[in-house]
Amino acid sequence: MTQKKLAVIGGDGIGPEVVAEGLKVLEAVAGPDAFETTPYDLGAAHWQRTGEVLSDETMAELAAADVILLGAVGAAPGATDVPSGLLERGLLLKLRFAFDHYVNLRPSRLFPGVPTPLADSVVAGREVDFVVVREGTEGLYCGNGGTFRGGTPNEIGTEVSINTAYGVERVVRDAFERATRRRNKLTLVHKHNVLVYAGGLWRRIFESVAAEYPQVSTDYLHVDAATIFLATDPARFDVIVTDNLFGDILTDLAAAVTGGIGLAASGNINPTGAFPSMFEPVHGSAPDIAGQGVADPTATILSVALLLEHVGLLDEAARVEKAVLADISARTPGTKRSTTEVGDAIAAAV
Ligand SMILES: NC(=O)C1=CN([C@@H]2O[C@H](COP(=O)(O)OP(=O)(O)OC[C@H]3O[C@@H](n4cnc5c(N)ncnc54)[C@H](O)[C@@H]3O)[C@@H](O)[C@H]2O)C=CC1
Ligand SMILES: CC(C)CC(=O)C(=O)O
Ligand SMILES: [Mg+2]
Repeated sequence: MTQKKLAVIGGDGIGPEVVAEGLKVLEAVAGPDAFETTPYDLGAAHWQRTGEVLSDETMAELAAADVILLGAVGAAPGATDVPSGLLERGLLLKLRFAFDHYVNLRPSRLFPGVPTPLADSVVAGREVDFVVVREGTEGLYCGNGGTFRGGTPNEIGTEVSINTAYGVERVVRDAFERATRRRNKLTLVHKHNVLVYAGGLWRRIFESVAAEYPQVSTDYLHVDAATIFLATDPARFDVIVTDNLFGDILTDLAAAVTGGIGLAASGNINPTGAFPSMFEPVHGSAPDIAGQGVADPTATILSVALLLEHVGLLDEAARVEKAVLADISARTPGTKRSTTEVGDAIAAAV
């Protein structure tokens, strides 16, 4: 296989810590020459030093990569030295939008032996293994809003969700295709009882595409009810398709019920291949544990497995998954291992 160009953005907080372990496993499984790795120093510290979040020049370099691995960006939720949203919007969402990552793929699987808050009766004898296909380029994350009458008692803040027929149809089609490669079940999650315009568009497109996939059984849940079933009957799900914000929220919940946010992987995919896809853990920069060497790198390592699969290294991807599964099953509840210990163990096992 020809060498792939891999751009690496560690980012903020635990981002660089978990990415280091992801790269360790990548090299262990694929060898030192499979990827030409270029690190990019981006995030809060870079902005503080240079006043720049993401230059056009860096953007052009990233666009020329085959694939991107990202840790996380963003400051502590209460921080005042970095404006809220500066890095999330100016870096992370900029990459997702510019590289047209319209499929934000977030698999969730309850691995054997993993502690879960789910009741025994919910999981006993049932497999929890589903994937959320979250729309990644539209919805409420477009930045379509503003503040009016700022500084007055009558201030108004707006944030308008953008949903295009083009954008909804392509992600819904992707979800149907994925369902056919899995257990042929697809659930649309929205809130069309209240968000009648956006929800109505999603529903109509979903129903019209469904007619082309008679083998896929479909259902619909309002997002509030979906949270109930994620906690009480997650085994009912195979593929879920939903919008950008609902998908963001549902996948943190999905992570929490399937072993925790430290295990949740994701891919921001541009299925056309016109731009590099980007792989990252679902979690953020976790400022509360940054610098302590205790972050779980498993989510990043599983994101590396998704990356390998994306570039066609299927055997390597399967080996990473298998090594993670073995590592997770061998974990003793209550025993803590450092970030590097987990990375070392998985790298040794691949
Ligand atoms: N993709 C990205 O770059 C994302 C960035 N963020 C940003 O990250 C910052 C922190 O956001 P939060 O809302 O606190 O979410 P978060 O996901 O960073 O942390 C939530 C909780 O999960 C824990 N946690 C997260 N990853 C972990 C891991 N690998 N191992 C063990 N524990 C882990 C944290 O310690 C914290 O208690 C914010 O600036 C936010 O905007 C948040 C989500 C995604
Ligand atoms: C930080 C946000 C832009 C996104 C987020 O929380 C996510 O993609 O999971
Ligand atoms: Mg999130």
